[in-house]
Amino acid sequence: MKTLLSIDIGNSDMVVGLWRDDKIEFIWRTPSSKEKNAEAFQMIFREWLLESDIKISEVDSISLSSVVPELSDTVSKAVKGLFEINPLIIGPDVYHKIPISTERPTEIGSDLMCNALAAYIRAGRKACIVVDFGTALTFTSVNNDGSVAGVAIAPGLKTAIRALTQNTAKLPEVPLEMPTSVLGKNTVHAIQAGILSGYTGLVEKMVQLIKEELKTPMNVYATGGLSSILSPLKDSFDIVDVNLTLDGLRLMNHFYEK
Ligand SMILES: Nc1ncnc2c1ncn2[C@@H]1O[C@H](COP(=O)(O)OP(=O)(O)O)[C@@H](O)[C@H]1O
Ligand SMILES: CC(C)(COP(=O)(O)O)[C@@H](O)C(=O)NCCC(=O)O
Ligand SMILES: [K+]
Repeated sequence: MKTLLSIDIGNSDMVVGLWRDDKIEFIWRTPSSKEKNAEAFQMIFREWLLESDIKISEVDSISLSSVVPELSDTVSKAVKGLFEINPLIIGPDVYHKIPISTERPTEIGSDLMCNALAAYIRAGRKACIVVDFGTALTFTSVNNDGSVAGVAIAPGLKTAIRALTQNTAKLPEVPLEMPTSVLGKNTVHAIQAGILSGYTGLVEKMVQLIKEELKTPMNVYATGGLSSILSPLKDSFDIVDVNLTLDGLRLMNHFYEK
């Protein structure tokens, strides 16, 4: 049995999964705050392991994706020190080992490459789309041959609401709840209608346009912390899996070591 730690540093949270072979056993989450140093991250890892009754020596390998450059070295240093393992840092040096290819390896987020890999394998190496509801709302499309067809990026749900609050005098931050009507009768409902109902349409339209442009059947997968908020979309996705990026990290390690 092999124990792997997969670390996904996103713009909101660092999410860590502990895998035993291909089963995820623990998932931990902490804010991606740039104020934390390596020692602070080590403390967090120690606490997670302690509460889950895992020994440091049980971990065999680590894979790490970061789309927050300020945290990449800090977390890498933290895990090297704590586990005495060199993490596999997901980036262009790894991509030639996996069944996913991309024309601009330095530009695409490593989390999106993890998403693409996990989705492509689940789709039985067929064309697919991953919709990631994170800080950003991203659409990553993969062709039948495993090449990334393209990415679309929009503000994530919380990011869109925050942008409204920050750029207006009178709009409050509202809960991410689907309204029952698009005719808001108060400010909170009006914002919920514009963002949540509006984004439902955005996602449907994007998936439709991608399929029209690529002219091939595509499975559609949803991931990201906010992937279940837009409830009318649940039948639009073949799978909703908040751990898809972590699965991609596990697969990155699998293909790299093969
Ligand atoms: N299990 C969860 N419980 C509560 N909030 C969550 C959970 N997962 C994610 N979120 C929230 O969803 C948002 C997006 O998270 P995530 O997909 O991890 O974004 P990113 O990858 O950009 O860091 C964040 O605001 C996060 O706090
Ligand atoms: C698009 C992203 C901001 C998404 O990050 P997240 O929402 O997961 O925090 C990230 O993948 C990124 O910085 N990408 C680089 C640009 C690109 O992928 O084309
Ligand atoms: K993410």
